[in-house]
Amino acid sequence: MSNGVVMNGTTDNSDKSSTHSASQYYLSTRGEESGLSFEEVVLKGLASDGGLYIPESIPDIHDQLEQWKDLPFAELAYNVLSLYISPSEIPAEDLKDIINRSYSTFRVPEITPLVRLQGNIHLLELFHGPTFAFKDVALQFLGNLFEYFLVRRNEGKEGRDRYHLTVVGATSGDTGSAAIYGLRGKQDVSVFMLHPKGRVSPIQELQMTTVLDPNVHNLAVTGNFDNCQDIVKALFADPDINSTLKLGAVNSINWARILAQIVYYFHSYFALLKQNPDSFKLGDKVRYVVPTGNFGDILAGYFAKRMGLPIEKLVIATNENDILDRFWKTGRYEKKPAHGPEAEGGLEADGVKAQEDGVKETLSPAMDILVSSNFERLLWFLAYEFASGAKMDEEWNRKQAGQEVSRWLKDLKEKGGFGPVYKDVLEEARRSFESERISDQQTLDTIRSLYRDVDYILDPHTAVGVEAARRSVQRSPKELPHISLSTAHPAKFAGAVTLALKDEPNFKFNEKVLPQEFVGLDQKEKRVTDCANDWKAVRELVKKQVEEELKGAGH
Ligand SMILES: Cc1ncc(COP(=O)(O)O)c(C=O)c1O
Ligand SMILES: N[C@@H](CCOP(=O)(O)O)C(=O)O
Repeated sequence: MSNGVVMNGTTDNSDKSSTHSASQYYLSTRGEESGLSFEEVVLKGLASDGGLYIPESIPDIHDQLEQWKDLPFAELAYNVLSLYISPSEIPAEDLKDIINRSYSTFRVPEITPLVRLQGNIHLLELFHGPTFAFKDVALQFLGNLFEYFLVRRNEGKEGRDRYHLTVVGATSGDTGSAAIYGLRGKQDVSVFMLHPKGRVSPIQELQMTTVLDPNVHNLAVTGNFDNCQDIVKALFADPDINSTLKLGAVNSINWARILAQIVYYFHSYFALLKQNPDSFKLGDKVRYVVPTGNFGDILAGYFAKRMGLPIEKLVIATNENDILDRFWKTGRYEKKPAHGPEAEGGLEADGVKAQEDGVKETLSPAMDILVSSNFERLLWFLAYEFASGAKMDEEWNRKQAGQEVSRWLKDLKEKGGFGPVYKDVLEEARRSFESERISDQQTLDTIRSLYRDVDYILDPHTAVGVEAARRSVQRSPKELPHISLSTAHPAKFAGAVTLALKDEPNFKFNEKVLPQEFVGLDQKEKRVTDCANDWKAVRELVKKQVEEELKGAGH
């Protein structure tokens, strides 16, 4: 197999430098682009055909597990990342420096520590970065990466000749603050973060809107997260803004986001090994459970699995916005559920409000997403595997995969869904993944029971994962360890945590949960611009603002 899994060797990309291996070139999931370098895909973010970039092959690291197992986080990160970034693009010493700087802002030396939660369930704590969510792991790296490319491109250049990056991103709360933290004050970058007005938590909103650096702009959009994501994609697809501004992506449509997230799957596997020397050996399988919205975090796990990390299965944990769960159960990917929340006992039963647009407001708002953008990357691999069954050549397989993905995505856009997909495609998806859907009531119950049983306070997204892990443990062999990803600090979601624990004796949010860093945030000055759910209006706003910034910088 080629793109499915593989090889450390070089490809026949004869027009490019032979210092690149196959996994260091990139293609678009819609089939119109291939042979791109890492720098090209990081700066472009989204492919011109609307697709997402993936590496042309996945390196096989089975032989390297033994050598990697004792490495500290930053060194492990270098080993993983350098498989996908040619040293002719970023020399080894520079890449190490970018990585070290990116993780120097984390509050714990392990960067992403693993703790045993209960029984065979371990929690991978991903919230020890500057903005207290898993997004920091990739976005502190991406911020430094952008800076590295811009400094290099702008050497000796002045005024309008300088490459000025206009980052536009959509956030349901966490990507926004992590991206803003990673890019605030950086030269030659303007940042525009779109969030759904009133649908992010108060702390998340404050984390974003109290950053007053002149290059940071928060836009509160009347609508939901999908509307924000659609506006971002419309801007990328627009030739007008593309010719005047160079757009950059911080969402997980940007390949660098997925890449950086692969590292903690390896790191946590090795941590499990060290913590359980008697019961867990190198090569033993583990199950990962991932609270899922845009499918970026779990897709990084899929890459780790295909590279050779012994992952038995990846469990998708969704909230009541369950398009992914429905796909794994039915083979249909449809925005509109076949059944409404009423079917489960009524809207008020668990406090979920169904919106006219189909997205429900839940207690885990960062996952209130209807269309998971990274699912397209998985679809490409599923279509590729299916095409490979015809035993044609590599070029044919890739062409078929690109065409199939384009067809599915066209139906999603025009008809609101696609499927059922072929039986073999669904079976392939089920070989690597299982899925669970967790209601708000179950989320609250999980937060409460973990607090009572082991005195651990989960954020609501992590609770969705932990409840899915508990279900998975019930149907798995006793000895199979589960690593459940803890994606945010509970203090970011005070409302849900307080709702779950308010009647518990001795529970005081400010004493038990609130970190010093959040104290006084609400007293700070804020800057945010309201805007309509209208991509053309956003386009004009972005153009005007960037022009002012360039003039202000004397360009
Ligand atoms: C706290 C939290 N948990 C889980 C998720 C879901 O991750 P993904 O979108 O990568 O599936 C998000 C947002 O993306 C998040 O902010
Ligand atoms: N939950 C996310 C939504 C954006 O997802 P991304 O991973 O594609 O950036 C958020 O917190 O903003």
